Formats: sequence, structure tokens, C-alpha cells
Amino acid sequence: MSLDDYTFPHSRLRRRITTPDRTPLVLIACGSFSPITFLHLRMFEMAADYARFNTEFEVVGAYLSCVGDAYKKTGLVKAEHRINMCSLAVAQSSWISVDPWEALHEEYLETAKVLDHFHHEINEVLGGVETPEGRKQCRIALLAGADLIQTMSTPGVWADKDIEYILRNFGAFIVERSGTDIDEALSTLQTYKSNIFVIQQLVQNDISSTKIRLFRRRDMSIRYLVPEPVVNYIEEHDLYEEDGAASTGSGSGDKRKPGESKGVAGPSSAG
Ligand SMILES: Nc1ncnc2c1ncn2[C@@H]1O[C@H](COP(=O)(O)OP(=O)(O)OP(=O)(O)O)[C@@H](O)[C@H]1O
Ligand SMILES: NC(=O)c1ccc[n+]([C@@H]2O[C@H](COP(=O)(O)O)[C@@H](O)[C@H]2O)c1
Repeated sequence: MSLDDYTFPHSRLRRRITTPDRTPLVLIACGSFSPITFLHLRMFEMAADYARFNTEFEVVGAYLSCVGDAYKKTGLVKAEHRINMCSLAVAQSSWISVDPWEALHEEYLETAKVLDHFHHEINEVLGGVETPEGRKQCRIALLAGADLIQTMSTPGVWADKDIEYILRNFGAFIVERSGTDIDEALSTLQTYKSNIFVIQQLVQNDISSTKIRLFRRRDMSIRYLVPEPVVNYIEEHDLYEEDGAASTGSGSGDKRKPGESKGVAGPSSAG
């Protein structure tokens, strides 16, 4: 797909809410997703619960937006693969979509521009959502881990005007992450605190894409850390093997299912 063929995916966006006192909310997770993991998916569920119990928002949809290839971060496989893996991961979801718009750009797009794109498509083109009291604009908000918000106080990573623009106009739902001191991460962002919602992880989960890539390079199982169709996709396309680790899986004598540990069903393990 190219930008010329692009259309905004909105089939999973709920277009009507019945609670007039609530503000419709659309969560946007921006990231590398190389590859997407169960933790990334879990972030959406945590944020939806948080919004329902602790805010006056009502979630009407959510999007994964993969960063483009120009981001050039370590371990970033081609955007086409990352979009495909994200699409497989949310294939069964009724409310999470993948928007390829950001990744279809050759140049790097700052997150502020990505959020503007969602505001444009959802509120200007589609006209927001219907409520018993007429149409309402959706609140578009960034969904991110604490490490991402921490980079906002790291000099040179974000332009000050972008931080202000994002946190004033959109806001952020931030999932705590082990290894990141959330209070410290937020210390320079106090001006925007009414627009930053911090979500505690009640079940600690520290899956990261880095660990998945490391496991792949070491020829270790990644099953049950990423969705099964994503495991299969990674195997089929020989992704994340760049350190020369032996390929797992489809060799003729290997009875293992894709991504499964070598320790369970190797061809000659039955001695
Ligand atoms: N274990 C985690 N806990 C909380 N947030 C997370 C976790 N893993 C990823 N995130 C968040 O998910 C979003 C997408 O992150 P990204 O694609 O960079 O994943 P990652 O697992 O951190 O990747 P990498 O390991 O390659 O740095 C970011 O906002 C990041 O903060
Ligand atoms: N200046 C910016 O807009 C800016 C800076 C750093 C990260 N980000 C975004 O944060 C997301 C996650 O980045 P990492 O994978 O590097 O943690 C990406 O979508 C990236 O585009 C944006």
C-alpha cells in the first residue's frame, strides 16, 4: 500500500455513545512495534479499564501507529512487516485498529503530527461521534509506557513545542513500566498533570520487543510472549535473526511448531 491508496480505517471505531455525560476517547499507541507483544496489546485493555473507572471518558476506539522506517531505531524491521504483525495481533479485536498512515511516510513524522492526523480523520472528516445530545468531538490521546514519557525530559529528544502541543491538546495515558521512576519522569511535566493519566500495572508485565528480538537471536522460544499468528509470521519471514542464530522452525526434520522451544520437540530428542 502507498499513501495514494490510503484510506483511514474506521470500521472498528464506535460512532455513537449513549452516555451524554461522557467524552468519547480514542487511544493512539505510537511506537516501533518491532515486534508487537502481548504487553503492547495489554496496554489498551489497562487504559480502557482505567478510563472507565477513573475518568469521565468513554473509549470508542484505539489505534496502533507504527513509526516509519526513517526512525532507524535498532531492531526496526521494515514497516510493512511491523504493520502486518500488528494487523495479525488485533485481527480478533472489536475496537483496536492499525493505521498505516504514519509508517507509509518516507520521512520521520513527529508524534504531534501523527496525533493531528487522527484528530483530522476522526473529528474533522468523520465528524466525531453521535451522542443523545448531538455530535461530540472525540478526545484523541496518546497511549504510551512510562519510558516514553520519561524521554520527554531527556534533552534533545522532543521539541519543547511538541511536548506542550501534545500534552495540552491531546493528553496521555501512561502505563507504568518497571525500571522507570514515574514520579521522576513526570516531574518536569507538572503543568500538564490534569491531562496525564498514570495507569498502574496490577499484574506486572515487562515483555519488551528488545527481549523478543534477543530470544530470537538466541534461538529461544517467543511463544506466549507475542500472539501466535505473530510468532508464525516472524518465523515465516525469518525476522530478527540478524546475529546469525540458526533458523528455528521449518527445516525438514524439525517437528517443532513455529517459535516453540527447542527443548520440547526437537527431531532427535526422543533418544
Ligand atoms: N513493558 C512495558 N511496560 C509499559 N509500557 C511498555 C512496555 N513495553 C513497551 N511499552 C510501551 O509501548 C509503546 C511502544 O513501544 P516500543 O514499540 O518502543 O516497544 P518496546 O517494547 O519498548 O520496544 P524496544 O524494546 O524495541 O525499545 C511505548 O509507549 C512503550 O513505552
Ligand atoms: N519528537 C517526537 O515526536 C518523538 C520523540 C521520541 C519518540 N517519539 C515517538 O515515540 C514512539 C516510541 O519511540 P521508541 O520506540 O523510541 O520508544 C515512536 O512512535 C516515536 O515516533 C516521538
